[in-house]
Amino acid sequence: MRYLTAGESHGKQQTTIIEGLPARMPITPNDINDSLLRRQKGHGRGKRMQIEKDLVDVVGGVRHGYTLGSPIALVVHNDDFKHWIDVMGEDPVSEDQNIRRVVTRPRPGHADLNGALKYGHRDMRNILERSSARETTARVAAGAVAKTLLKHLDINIVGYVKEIAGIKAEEKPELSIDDKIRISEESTVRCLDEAVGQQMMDAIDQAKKDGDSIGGVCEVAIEGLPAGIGSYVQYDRKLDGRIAGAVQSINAFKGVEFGIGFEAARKNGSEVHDEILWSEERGYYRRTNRLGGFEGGMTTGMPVIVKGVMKPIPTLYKPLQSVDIETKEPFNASIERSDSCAVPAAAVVMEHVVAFEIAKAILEQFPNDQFPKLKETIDGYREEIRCF
Ligand SMILES: Cc1cc2nc3c(=O)[nH]c(=O)nc-3n(C[C@H](O)[C@H](O)[C@H](O)COP(=O)(O)O)c2cc1C
Ligand SMILES: C=C(O[C@@H]1CC(C(=O)O)=C[C@@H](OP(=O)(O)O)[C@H]1O)C(=O)O
Repeated sequence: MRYLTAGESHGKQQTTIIEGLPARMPITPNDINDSLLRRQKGHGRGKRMQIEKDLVDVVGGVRHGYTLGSPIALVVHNDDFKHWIDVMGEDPVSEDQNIRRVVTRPRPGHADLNGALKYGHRDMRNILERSSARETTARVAAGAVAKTLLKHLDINIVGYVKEIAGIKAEEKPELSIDDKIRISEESTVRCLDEAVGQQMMDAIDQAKKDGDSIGGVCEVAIEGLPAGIGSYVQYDRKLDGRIAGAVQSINAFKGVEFGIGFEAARKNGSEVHDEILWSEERGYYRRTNRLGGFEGGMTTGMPVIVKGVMKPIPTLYKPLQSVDIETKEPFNASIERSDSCAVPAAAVVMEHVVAFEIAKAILEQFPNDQFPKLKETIDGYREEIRCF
């Protein structure tokens, strides 16, 4: 299974095409819309999110509530496009008409300058339109389809916020995955601890007042995955590696950890590795889950726990110095609108990009053109490894 996205931030629409999904899998637009609406919400977002109301138009690959086995095509319209028709239209415009709107002032931390140097665009709007995290709408749409497949296979996945600007939420081992899913849906800051979440929201409000931005850490948990998904036999079949790549590819993400992650460097082996136990009911399982559900690029059958680090948003009301590419003069940028913190929204994006990688690995390992047969195969595999 693979997907591609297309679309500019202030253009007509975001488009997603997914190929490789089996036929006869139940799916409705609501499965996708729930995810899209969750991505839009989250404390710290700017005025753009008040304009957009992301709803999917399923334009291919689904009929009467079931996948057909053909490519799935999804469209989400940009409601903001109506304010940008003269800037984003596809008809050629003269230099005179365009000159007032040309973007020549790159923002430190965004794709503007490197993209201009690479593609030779002297109007950096040609860069920022596509490098904008508006594109994560299309990725979440793809991930929502993958999540639907996982849900039908009894695999649950949820993303939430662990840390914002150094304010950390402690582990909550008493929460079930269903509790986490409910809290992640209801909380506007997506923190599993309400009191810590309030502190995070205060920090976001303060950053906004200061004209600054803040980052944080998102975590994704997956339960219900059988052991042995992924492979050790080639570097590009290691599922933890693929997940890490997908998380790192989210706009503004700067690092990925599984389980105790970087902490492993400071511990002895006896404090890191997860001892193996066996019971009739569970088959093989682990006393602990410090490695976050992966050994040798394959799942261990324990919950997968992955964290992603998001840097603070680069567009700042408090300007940073940069250089105008036309005049070569320094300037201090002033901006019209931006998110001050998108970590709660990014937790939803992360959940969906991870869901896609997992669904893709499952379909690679158990290829099947028909969803009901895939489900039977997975159930059989679960029983096989329980009795192994
Ligand atoms: C959900 C989400 C919302 C974002 N909102 C903004 C924003 O309002 N302004 C901004 O400058 N960057 C925003 N970003 C981050 C930029 O898109 C990102 O920093 C940029 O594409 C450069 O990529 P890099 O940071 O990965 O190097 C957002 C990222 C995400 C995931
Ligand atoms: C539009 C979305 O996020 C945008 C991501 C983004 C950026 O530079 O990455 C900049 C902002 O857009 P604008 O410049 O139009 O205010 C965010 O709102 C979205 O998440 O749907």
